[in-house]
Amino acid sequence: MSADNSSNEQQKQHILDNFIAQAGLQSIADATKGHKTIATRAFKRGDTILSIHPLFSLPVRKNEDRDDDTPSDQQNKQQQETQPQDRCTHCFKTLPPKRRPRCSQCHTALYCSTRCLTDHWNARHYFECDPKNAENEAALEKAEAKIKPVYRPYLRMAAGVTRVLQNIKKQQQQQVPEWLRVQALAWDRLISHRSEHPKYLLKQYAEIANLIPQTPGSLVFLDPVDALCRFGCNNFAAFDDSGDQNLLQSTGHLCSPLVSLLLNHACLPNASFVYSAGGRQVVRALRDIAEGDEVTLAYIDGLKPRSERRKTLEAVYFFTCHCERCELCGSPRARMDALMDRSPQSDSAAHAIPHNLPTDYAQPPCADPWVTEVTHALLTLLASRSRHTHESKLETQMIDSAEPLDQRDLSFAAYRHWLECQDECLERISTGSADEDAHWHWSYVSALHVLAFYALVYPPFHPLVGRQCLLVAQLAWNSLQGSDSHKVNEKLGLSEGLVRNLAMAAQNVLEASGDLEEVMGGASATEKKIALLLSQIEYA
Ligand SMILES: C[S@@+](CC[C@H](N)C(=O)[O-])C[C@H]1O[C@@H](n2cnc3c(N)ncnc32)[C@H](O)[C@@H]1O
Repeated sequence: MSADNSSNEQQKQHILDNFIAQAGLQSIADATKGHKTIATRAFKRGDTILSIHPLFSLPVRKNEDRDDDTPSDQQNKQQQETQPQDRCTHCFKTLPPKRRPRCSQCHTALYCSTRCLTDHWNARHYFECDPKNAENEAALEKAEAKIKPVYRPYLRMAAGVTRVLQNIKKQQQQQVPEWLRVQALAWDRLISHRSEHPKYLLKQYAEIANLIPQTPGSLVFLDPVDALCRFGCNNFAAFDDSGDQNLLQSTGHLCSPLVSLLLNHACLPNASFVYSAGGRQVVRALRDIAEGDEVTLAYIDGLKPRSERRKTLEAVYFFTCHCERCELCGSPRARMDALMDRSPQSDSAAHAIPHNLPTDYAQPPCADPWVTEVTHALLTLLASRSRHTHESKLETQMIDSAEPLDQRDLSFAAYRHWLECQDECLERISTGSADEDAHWHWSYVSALHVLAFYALVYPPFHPLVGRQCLLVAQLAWNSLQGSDSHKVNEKLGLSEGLVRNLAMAAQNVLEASGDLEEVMGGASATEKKIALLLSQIEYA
């Protein structure tokens, strides 16, 4: 490396280090993880650690999760059809059927409101917008139709990130905002794990890479396969905490290299992020973090059993997790993992399932009194946690004592049961075929079980808890509405558990997103009713 290059590199590293230091963080080399980030000051639970706009983001489109290997003719036909954008480019909420403001420069970015259009422009769209984008959009759609839906976001991300990086290069340095420069510098430093990728995936990426020249701005990516590998193991899924219908599905893709570069994974992380209404990725402390502690995020759903977590982390992020939770052996936490483990080799799983567990879902699970009892106990626990309580009694007991808790075992079984039924259940919820009273009711009960588990694993303001609370509240609302809409308030008054759920939903949504009104802005009439109810409930 020439002296010039080396001093240039040092200068870039200096900019990056300074930005990170301002956040109270330091990135240091680590023998197994590459780098890790430690806190240089203490953070209180709930504190914002980082708040930054992503380098580029994309709302999800329908069918993007489809990865069929041998599609039928019908599926093949559907796969070929690219899906129109149906979520706001900025906040990822579902677009309203009419009045969808469009960027007047590129004519392709669609928004749910003029406010989102303005906010997006002011925050970063002016940097990624390309007046030639209408032509490029057509090229992208043509290219997209040739690849599996699951890889389409990669192509769009590649095109979008390329555009931003090119525009940064064209500008005078001082015209590029600091956060954007930092995101671009972090992009250069992202790990790609290219040599560890399986052949089939590299082949897929090579096919996508061949399509990139047909799409805008291919010049910056001298090595597009490497860039696609980086997307694969560094991107974030943004989840909906807005009250939209698909509460358990991701609503957008975020390319936010700084956050990727800084935060390693842990199965019981001390930080989490939300994609906030202002279009920022906001990382917050989930627990008190002491000076010198490593700051971590969960890359995957921490409720999954250890075997599934490891499988996903190895397949997508190319490492075997040895975090504290994965390593604890014989502890109640490990026992919890074993109980939730659905692999046939797990002998502890077999005896954890009580024989009276309902196996036929046509039977509402709440017909079993123990299910209701356990759920109630856990929800009481969740409700009793205040913002300032570090950990619940039960959670502490679980971690500290080797004493088995009967109730817990039962509810693990209920969770396992829910896992087995969740696809069917979610399909009913999302397709609206849960409109019969009974369906809403047992969808509600099932969602309660999941909530109970989230309550054990996550602190109350974790976005996953918030989302699940809201889902529970919506299902409860639908279930009540279906039965007797005139007496809803009376029923709410009678059903303490439900009032608690609603209160928790409000509290969680507020804590995760700040402003209920804003969160509920694009919501349906039913959701607005829920929001109204939520705002009237006094928290215990
Ligand atoms: C998003 S990057 C995080 C930044 C990365 N540590 C670096 O130095 O560039 C994700 C990669 O970090 C490494 N990593 C993250 N968490 C880890 C963990 N708990 N144990 C081992 N490696 C980890 C893996 O290589 C993973 O693919």
